[in-house]
Amino acid sequence: MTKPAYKRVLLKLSGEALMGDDAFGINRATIERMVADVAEVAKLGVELAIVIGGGNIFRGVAPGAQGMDRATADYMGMLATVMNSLALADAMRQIGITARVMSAIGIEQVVEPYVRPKALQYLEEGKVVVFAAGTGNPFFTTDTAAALRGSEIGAEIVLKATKVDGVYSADPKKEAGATLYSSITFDEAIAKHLQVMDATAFALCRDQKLPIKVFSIVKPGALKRVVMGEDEGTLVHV
Ligand SMILES: Nc1ncnc2c1ncn2[C@@H]1O[C@H](COP(=O)(O)OP(=O)(O)OP(=O)(O)O)[C@@H](O)[C@H]1O
Ligand SMILES: O=c1ccn([C@@H]2O[C@H](COP(=O)(O)O)[C@@H](O)[C@H]2O)c(=O)[nH]1
Repeated sequence: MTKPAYKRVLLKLSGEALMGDDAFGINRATIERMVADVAEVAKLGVELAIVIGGGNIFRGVAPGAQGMDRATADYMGMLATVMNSLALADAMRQIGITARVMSAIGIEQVVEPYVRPKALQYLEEGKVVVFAAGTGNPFFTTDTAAALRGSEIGAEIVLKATKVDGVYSADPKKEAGATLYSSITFDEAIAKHLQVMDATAFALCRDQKLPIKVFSIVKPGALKRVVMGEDEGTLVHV
């Protein structure tokens, strides 16, 4: 059997995609399907760390946060990612995958704190590690958390699993004529202000020479194809 292309990856899962067709929150069938995709890859022996977004619950920059102190709203967003992380780990447990949630903000009665050597130990033991609460700092996003944790754990690639199937010349949800890149450099993505990920995340990955693959979490089997090194999504590289 062909081997996976990577030994250790950082998977960034879209929080917004967790809603499925609902207007808000976590859609049961959707999380079960996402977790089945994750399990398929974990069973290949790939060491898997996950960062999940919070857009299905709260974002500091959402219209619903207007009038709030930005840092307070961002802390609410980080707490939203803790809820998603707990739901994800629980869904994994139900299908026999051992996962550990580690939080960047202290809420020890709920989840253990992020301690890098411990995270590395879990990965070496074959457990899936879910990094909750983003970077632990306001004014950032979970994309930046994915770039940061990916760099810290020595991941070979950041896999951004989102609602679109790659990086386009413009937001494909707004511009019908937008074209899909099969690959693009970090500098080009930043210079063209492509909003699929924030510039901080792109810049950190560029500086650490950590490539990113952007692909659809909605497309069946896409995660496995990416991990097997098959042609899928867009590669963002130095
Ligand atoms: N040039 C572009 N190419 C592809 N997608 C783009 C582009 N510009 C904007 N987008 C939008 O970026 C979105 C993905 O980024 P976003 O950070 O909003 O979502 P996410 O990471 O999937 O969700 P969450 O923050 O909840 O985890 C896509 O759904 C797409 O509509
Ligand atoms: O490091 C971080 C990560 C996240 N936030 C806040 O959480 C929400 C949800 O994260 P998304 O990446 O948008 O899914 C984000 O909008 C921020 O408000 C943060 O402050 N710091």
